[in-house]
Amino acid sequence: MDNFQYLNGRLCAEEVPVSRIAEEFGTPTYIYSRDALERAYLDYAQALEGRDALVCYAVKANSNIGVLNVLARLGAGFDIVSLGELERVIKAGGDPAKVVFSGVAKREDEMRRALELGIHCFNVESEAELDRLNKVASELDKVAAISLRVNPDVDAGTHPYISTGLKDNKFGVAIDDAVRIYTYADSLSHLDVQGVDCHIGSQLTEIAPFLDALERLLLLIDTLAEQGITIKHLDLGGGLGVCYTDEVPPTPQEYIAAVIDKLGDRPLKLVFEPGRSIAANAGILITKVEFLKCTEHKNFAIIDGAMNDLIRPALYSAYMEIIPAEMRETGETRCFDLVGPVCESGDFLGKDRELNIEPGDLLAVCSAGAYGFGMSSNYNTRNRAAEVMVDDNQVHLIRKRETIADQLRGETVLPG
Ligand SMILES: Cc1ncc(COP(=O)(O)O)c(C=O)c1O
Ligand SMILES: N[C@@H](CCCC[NH3+])C(=O)O
Repeated sequence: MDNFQYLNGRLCAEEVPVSRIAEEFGTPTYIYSRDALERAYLDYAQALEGRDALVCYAVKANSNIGVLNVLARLGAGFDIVSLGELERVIKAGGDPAKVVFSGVAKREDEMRRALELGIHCFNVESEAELDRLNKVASELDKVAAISLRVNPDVDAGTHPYISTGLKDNKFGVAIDDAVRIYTYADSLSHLDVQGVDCHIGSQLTEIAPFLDALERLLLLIDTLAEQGITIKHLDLGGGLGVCYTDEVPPTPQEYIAAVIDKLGDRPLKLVFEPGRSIAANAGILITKVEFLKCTEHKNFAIIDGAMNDLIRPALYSAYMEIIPAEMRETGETRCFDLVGPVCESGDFLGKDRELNIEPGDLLAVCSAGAYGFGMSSNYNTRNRAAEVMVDDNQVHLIRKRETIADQLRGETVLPG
């Protein structure tokens, strides 16, 4: 969170006090730092300099076109999982030739558009998907570059909801079936087998599971070579964790160095799909304290941000650091649960937090740049938050706060 620091007791996004942003744009609001996004992307790009490689930012982590555009300008590729994400990438000026398409249920129209735009590769997740893609490609008289998402059956050691590399996950094909399925893919006229892909989970804080997966994939690549199937690229997915509390995940440089070390002199193009490690610490969510509700049992700070704005605490019991936008010099520190206006007991952004706060104060939820706005909803018919990007001392609104009219657009009552 280097780009969100206190200056004279006021929390700033780059050079701008967040209280000024709240005044202008209201709350809750997501604030992103352009510099933080750029530096996080460049950590990957620079560690791969001199190699044939592609860093495909995982759009799902934060899909605002302002965010995508910052990365596209640096030459980033993109990992997408839907037609909507593809259209966002194009609108943001991304290069379709640097797009990889993941996801277990790609529709025909999604495949068609991706083929027409000439994306880099489809990460295919099942045999049935191979057939569908082959059919769509043949109808367009095109050949689709593919890799198979292989499930290496390693334990990523992360939250079960965000662990994806075990046998019983819905993603990818089991590594034991991979040779057979690759052989089948190779026999299909409108597919071109290019790569091997895996993604074992998110918020990994150790290198070991990545290397375990890599080892299994390299064995697979060797077996495929013996069968006459040459793999040109290796996509290791995303998954590198960030520090939310006291985790010390490997840096992208450390991670990539370990991967390159294991690869030795194999002539494989490397593809990565980082999401969280690029966007999480490039963003905060600011929210205002509406009321304090203190009893002898419990103190609640009722804030205007809620689970519909940021669902990670409610969904994964994720801990997100929450800090005041301005330090108070007087008053007392008390222990609060920070709860939103949504009618659910699970509507909290933080529990048992020691804070010196009063109604009207602003709070910042840290490391909220990834899986924050993108997972937000209109539950309780709440308008989704505004999003702004700070660039040195400039503040750009990159998504207007939603209005009730926006929400009601498209709805209608029965006739008569
Ligand atoms: C296929 C795929 N690639 C990349 C990512 C991005 O992961 P992360 O945000 O953990 O880097 C995900 C999400 O976990 C994913 O499912
Ligand atoms: N949305 C999750 C991560 C899942 C990643 C999607 N493959 C989170 O907030 O931690």
